[in-house]
Amino acid sequence: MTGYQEIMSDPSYAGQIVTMTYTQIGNTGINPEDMESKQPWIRGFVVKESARRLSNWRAQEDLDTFLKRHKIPAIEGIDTRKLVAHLREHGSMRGVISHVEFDTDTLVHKAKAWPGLAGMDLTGDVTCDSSYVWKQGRWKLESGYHDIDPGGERKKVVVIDYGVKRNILRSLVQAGCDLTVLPASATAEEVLARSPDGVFLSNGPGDPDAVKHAIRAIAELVESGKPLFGICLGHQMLSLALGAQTEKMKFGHRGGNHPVQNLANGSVEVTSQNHGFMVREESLPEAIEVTHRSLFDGTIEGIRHKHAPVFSVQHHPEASPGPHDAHYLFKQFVDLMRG
Ligand SMILES: NC(=O)CC[C@H](N)C(=O)O
Repeated sequence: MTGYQEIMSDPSYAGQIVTMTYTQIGNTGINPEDMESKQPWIRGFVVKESARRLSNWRAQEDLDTFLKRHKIPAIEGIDTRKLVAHLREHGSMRGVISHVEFDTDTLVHKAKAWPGLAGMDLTGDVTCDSSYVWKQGRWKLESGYHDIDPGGERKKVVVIDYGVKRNILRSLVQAGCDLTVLPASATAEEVLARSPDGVFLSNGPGDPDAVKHAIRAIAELVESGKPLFGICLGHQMLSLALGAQTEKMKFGHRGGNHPVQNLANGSVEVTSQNHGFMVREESLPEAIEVTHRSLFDGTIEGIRHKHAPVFSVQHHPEASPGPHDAHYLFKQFVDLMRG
């Protein structure tokens, strides 16, 4: 019911049409604080019913106006649960939304002509233009968002922005990091020139295996011995840099209710997820240990290097659609830099 704004503005969704299963979307409207980046990145939006009336004290705009303002095609009146059951059965597939062309054969042809996400590097489309410093911490009911006073012992972290979500930056700041964000094209040399205590590899859109320059840079960063933490695309590209392989899933993991087991202590964390690619377990080199596993389909949700200060997760510990079970991972990164 909530979270649609964070989904639309998550750069990892670039190039994708998103369909929601909750029956009515738009009830809490749109507000500037909930944007996960500067703009929505989805290519299309499918809902059962768009809320005609919004009701939330933070709302400044309704969903319809927001989508029109950003020129994002959307459609309502679709039986979205039936559509999702179809995708679950047959796998995620290309789609088309049209308000000008109504000939089905032509539309199917158009959808098929799209090359698909496999092999696509979209990080260059969504990353920042130049480096910047980020100081904002997590949202508080009394004060909203504000910059955190950098007192106490803080760790210097370079974030490589492959399409970073703002709440990841906020979570790192809150955990005790001073952040410099670099564009996706950053080389290992450029990162190390900032003498960071650690490097964070962000989430992002497209096929991890297509982002060759980043995989190269990450491999060099592992060599350098700096602590590394990766989320989602960052996790996939780190795995590739360590010698593993990735593949496109039949259908991805999306939404805010995925149970993941922490294999170190057996506990189950309810996590947010958004990925359509995954790391192939059979391809993991000896030096890599699986730390987290999906209880839905058994796929890898986290890894760590046995001999280097390097770890990553496939899910989104920064997301807060309810459970905060995985927030501890940001502290774990800071502890790794301290250790
Ligand atoms: N959220 C992400 O970083 C997504 C990673 C990658 N683009 C995938 O779909 O699997």
